[in-house]
Amino acid sequence: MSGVPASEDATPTAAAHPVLELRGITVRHGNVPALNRVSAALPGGRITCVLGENGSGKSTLVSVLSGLQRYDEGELRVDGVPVRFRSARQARDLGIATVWQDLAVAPLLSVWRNFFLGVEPTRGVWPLRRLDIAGARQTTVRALARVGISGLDPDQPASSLQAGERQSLAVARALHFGARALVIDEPVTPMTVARQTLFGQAVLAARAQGLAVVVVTNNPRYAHLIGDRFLLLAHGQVAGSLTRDDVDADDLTALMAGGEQLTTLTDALTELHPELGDR
Ligand SMILES: Nc1ncnc2c1ncn2[C@@H]1O[C@H](COP(=O)(O)OP(=O)(O)OP(=O)(O)O)[C@@H](O)[C@H]1O
Repeated sequence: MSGVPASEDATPTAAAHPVLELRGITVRHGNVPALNRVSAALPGGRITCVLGENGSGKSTLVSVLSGLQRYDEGELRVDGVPVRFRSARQARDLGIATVWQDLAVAPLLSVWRNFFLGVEPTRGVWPLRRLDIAGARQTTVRALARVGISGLDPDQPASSLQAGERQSLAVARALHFGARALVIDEPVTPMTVARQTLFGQAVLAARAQGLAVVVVTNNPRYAHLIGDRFLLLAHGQVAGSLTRDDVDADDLTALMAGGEQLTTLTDALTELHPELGDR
């Protein structure tokens, strides 16, 4: 897998508006803000990695982008147009595809059936309309090839897919059905280097197609390998917004490690001196 990002000039969508934009998004759970006035532009043809330690708000950000989480303040824009999702379906219909951490497939169904789940292609006219199985198989194989997976039998059960392959299947699906943004919550299942490479290929394929790719991770080395831009979250706030030109992998690692140390220090101090937490 190549870790070299496309040059800035190669942006397929150097449009006036980023594909996705957060403006001052705040999400509160009771009095505690999970996200606190978060602003970020997520442009097409770029991989933006969202980094932050546990509890920094990464999952909440994914939920906002995918239409699952309402926000209390702020604005979400798609192509510069303010939107207010009331369901995950609305986000999907606007071309925002999410690859969840614990991505589910229907295990007993074949790979191609999973690919087309809910959108099965048909041939002929009702009442003669029937599932175009040969076409569906062929499309699945082609779509998988686009994200770097070859030699997979479309008839094999989805349960036989490994971590990484499932995620790649989800990316292939998003590309095939015309997604414009891809939001990926880093898989929790440990992947072998080979699977990670495979999934990385799928992510790079999505960038090459001009999608705005958002990868949520707490692995700064992996982020630096694939990312063009880095959004650092700490305590629900943007702690840094950097590009590949600003930082190397060591800088990112140090920033993350620094964040963890700072949190440990903050927690220890506020336990001893509760008044510090009110400032
Ligand atoms: N439904 C909820 N009710 C109350 N508090 C919540 C809820 N969801 C999240 N939080 C809190 O909001 C903050 C941000 O959580 P979030 O899950 O977005 O962080 P994260 O960076 O994704 O963490 P992790 O890496 O552990 O998943 C945390 O302090 C968390 O405890």
